[in-house]
Amino acid sequence: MSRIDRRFASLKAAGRTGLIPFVTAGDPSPAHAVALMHALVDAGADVIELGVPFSDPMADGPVIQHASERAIEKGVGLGDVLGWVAQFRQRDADTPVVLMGYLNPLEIHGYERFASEAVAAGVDGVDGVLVVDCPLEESVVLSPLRKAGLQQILLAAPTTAPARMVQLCGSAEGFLYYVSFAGITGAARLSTGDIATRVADIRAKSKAPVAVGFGVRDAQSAKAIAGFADAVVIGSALVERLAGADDVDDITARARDFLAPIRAALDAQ
Ligand SMILES: O=P(O)(O)OC[C@@H](O)[C@@H](O)c1c[nH]c2ccccc12
Repeated sequence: MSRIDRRFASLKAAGRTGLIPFVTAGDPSPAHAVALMHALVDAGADVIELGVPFSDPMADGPVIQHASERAIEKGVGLGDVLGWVAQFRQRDADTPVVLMGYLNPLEIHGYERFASEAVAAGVDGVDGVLVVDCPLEESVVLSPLRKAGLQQILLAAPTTAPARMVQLCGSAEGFLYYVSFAGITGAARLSTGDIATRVADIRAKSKAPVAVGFGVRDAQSAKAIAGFADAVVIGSALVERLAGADDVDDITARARDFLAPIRAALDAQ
């Protein structure tokens, strides 16, 4: 059983909804990237989604785009991100880490090299990858990653056609990420009724846990999703809250203050 599978199994056993915060690696401060990961866990994160900075993040809205730009300006690359996961693993062997990113940086780094470095990063290091621009048909390029034990997190959206949904549901591993609306990250447009229907459809087709993201910004929206999802993902609103902080106490406090009410709302389900 992978670390992601174990985490979702224990959430289920405890009747809890998972909280998956997304941060762009190296933002707001490369020096405190590892401290931020620990702060997310202390504030109740069940899985960490770590974005690999990329210059052309076409699925991302302005908030995450700018976070990526800031990290790139500070020289953050894939090698740094893997190093931070290795450091994180020295103190946290339980929290799954999923790297979110685009194919280009992986291709430049080399898939084989990435795969071996990702798992060498301490006790199994990275657990999964969510490669936004790598459809199932092309995911053969990721086979070195899969061979190294990394799970590929697949994305489904409201625009996913029924036949394709069946395919995605059959191939899902770790968890299936249901994107709540067709668009870019950070937009505030959440229609929970539609999402519930789609998630129920996915559940009928797949054994994988379902995480819902895009447009979740606060305790209220997280709670609305929690009624039918195994986990909620929160990105832009958190990235926005962290922006501009540069001392470690400020970063840690902002992460905690932002996530605490969300964690509490999920636990009050
Ligand atoms: O920012 P939002 O609306 O809270 O959505 C989560 C999201 O940030 C994170 O999961 C993510 C960041 N970039 C992505 C690109 C595609 C899919 C998902 C993502």
